[in-house]
This record gives sequence, C-alpha cells and structure tokens, in this order.
Amino acid sequence: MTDLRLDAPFLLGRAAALQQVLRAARLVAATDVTVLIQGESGTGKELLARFVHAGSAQAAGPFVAINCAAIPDQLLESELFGYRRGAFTGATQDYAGRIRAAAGGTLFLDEIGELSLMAQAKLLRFLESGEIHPVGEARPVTVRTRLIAATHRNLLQLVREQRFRADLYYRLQVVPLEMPPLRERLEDIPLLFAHYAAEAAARYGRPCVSLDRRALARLTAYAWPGNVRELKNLCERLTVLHGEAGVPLGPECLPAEFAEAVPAAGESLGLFAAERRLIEEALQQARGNRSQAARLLGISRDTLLYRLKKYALA
Ligand SMILES: Nc1ncnc2c1ncn2[C@@H]1O[C@H](COP(=O)(O)OP(=O)(O)OP(=O)(O)O)[C@@H](O)[C@H]1O
Repeated sequence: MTDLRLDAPFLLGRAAALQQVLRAARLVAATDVTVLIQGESGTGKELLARFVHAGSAQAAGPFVAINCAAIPDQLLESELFGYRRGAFTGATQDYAGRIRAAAGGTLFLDEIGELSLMAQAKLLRFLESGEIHPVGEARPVTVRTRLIAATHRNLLQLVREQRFRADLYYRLQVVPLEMPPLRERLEDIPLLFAHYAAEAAARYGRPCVSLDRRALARLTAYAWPGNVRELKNLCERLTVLHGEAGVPLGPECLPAEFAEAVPAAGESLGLFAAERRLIEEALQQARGNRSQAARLLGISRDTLLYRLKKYALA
C-alpha cells in the first residue's frame, strides 16, 4: 500500500483523489520542472512538496521552506535573494539568502500569491536565467535549485486582478498539482484519526482515544474547513481532554461545530476496523518486525505494542 511507503511516511491516505495527485507527483519528482501546488489550507501542500523533493534527484540536498505570507514585504526580497554587507542600514554582514541556502536542493515557496510585484519580477528572472541579484552585489550569482510553489488562493484570479504576473504564473504552473480538500476524501478520516490519535497519545503519555460510531459519523459529515490540520488538532484536543476515558468517545465529546454536522442516515465508518487493518498492513510490510512497523506508522514501539494487545494481534 502506498501510504506506508518509506519514501512518504507521513502522506497517509488511500482515497483515489489523493492517490491520483501522488501518482502525478512521483512522475514530476523525477524531472526538474517547476511545480505549483494548489489547495486549501491544511490539505498537506507542504507535505506534498517534501514528497516531490524526496523523490527527486536532489533528495540529498536541502529542502528550504519559506512562507511568503509570514515575512513582511520589505524583508522578503533580501531574505530570498540575500545581500552584501553595507547594502542598506542594518546589513552588517553578507547574507546568502534562502535561494542560495537551497542550492542543490529544493526551495519551497508557500503562499506565493503574497509575493510583491517586485519580488515576483526577480523570481521570474531567476527562474529564466538561473541567476539571482543579491542586494548590493555588483554581479549576478548563478544558483541551481528546484522551485516548488504553493498557494491556497486562486492565482489566475490574482492575475486577472493584476496582483500576480501572468508570465510568472505560466512559468510556475508547468505542472499544477491540486491537493483535494479533506471533505472530498472522507474515507481517509478513520486512518488519519487513528494515526494522529496515536501520535497525540504518545506525545502526552496518555491512552489512545477512539470514537464510537456516532461520533465518527459526525466527523464524516463535517466540512473540515481546516482540513487535515484541523483533524490533527482535534486528536490532540480529545487526547488532552478525554484521554483517560478508556472507552470510545461519543459525539458529546466533540467540539460545538460538530453538532451542526448531521450524518446522513446509516452513515458510519469502521474506525476500529480501519485502525486494525492499518496495523496489520504495517506489520506485513515490516515482515513482522515491530520496531519497523511502528516507524512505518509514525508511532512509538510502546504505542504499537499497546495497540497489538488492544486488537488481540499480539
Ligand atoms: N495526507 C496526510 N497524511 C498525514 N498528515 C497530513 C496529511 N496531509 C496533511 N497532514 C498534516 O496536516 C498538517 C498540515 O499539512 P501542511 O502544512 O502540509 O498543509 P498546507 O496545505 O501546506 O497548509 P497551509 O496552506 O496552511 O500552509 C501537517 O501537520 C501535516 O503533517
């Protein structure tokens, strides 16, 4: 099964919509083309970028991630392209910048839609010539690095509003990859819940929480605006607040927003069955080696042993 491959240990999911993106990502990883990853916040765009990097010829090189929305406009340009000492007030020493830090590897530019028009022009020049112009540097510097960009915005709309350069847009979206929202891969919820519940249990040293059928049905009826990140946070919250319960949690334990999510009649997913199957598959893949199976699942060996007992697999 693909979601337990060693080269992508954390990109869990069997849903066709995700597997299709992973297939395209594998193909593109082997080349050095620029990739644009689109998708809502929390869908796993950065994870996908790491997946592409891990499958590329420069996997041994650095993976440098920058969130363009988190750095103020005036700083972003020098942060990306670097500067010479004395280029401006406060530039007390040379700074190579993140593009050079990613030389021989991958530069991941998250929220690329937030780049200023000036920075967009410089980035386009870099993509076309492979050269950067650090602030205060007389000569351009050649850098070889692969660019992966991501955005949760509709870039084409920004192009129409003249807030994003059309030429950069077309240069970036040579291969567009679209991460599907979690509500379009509901069948993956039990698997993701089991994984992140186990992780939270290990982190907080508590028993692993699980959900009863009614609670799980609420999860699958919910719209998940925060996607996988929101699900991960829910696992932490339930572990902290209800980790001692020792019994599957009911819908009354879920936060208020889930009360609105009314499951369609008869809708429910077999969380226990899914969790048990996940463990069995990991053990099979690890040829019975429990430490390796725990690694594949992203949980500690102790957590695995606990769950083997719980499911009478020990
Ligand atoms: N398929 C998945 N399997 C396991 N974990 C996932 C998956 N997708 C996302 N996650 C987890 O969800 C969280 C959010 O993922 P990530 O940061 O990659 O999303 P993003 O789309 O880049 O978010 P943003 O747009 O807010 O930057 C991370 O903790 C990540 O590990």
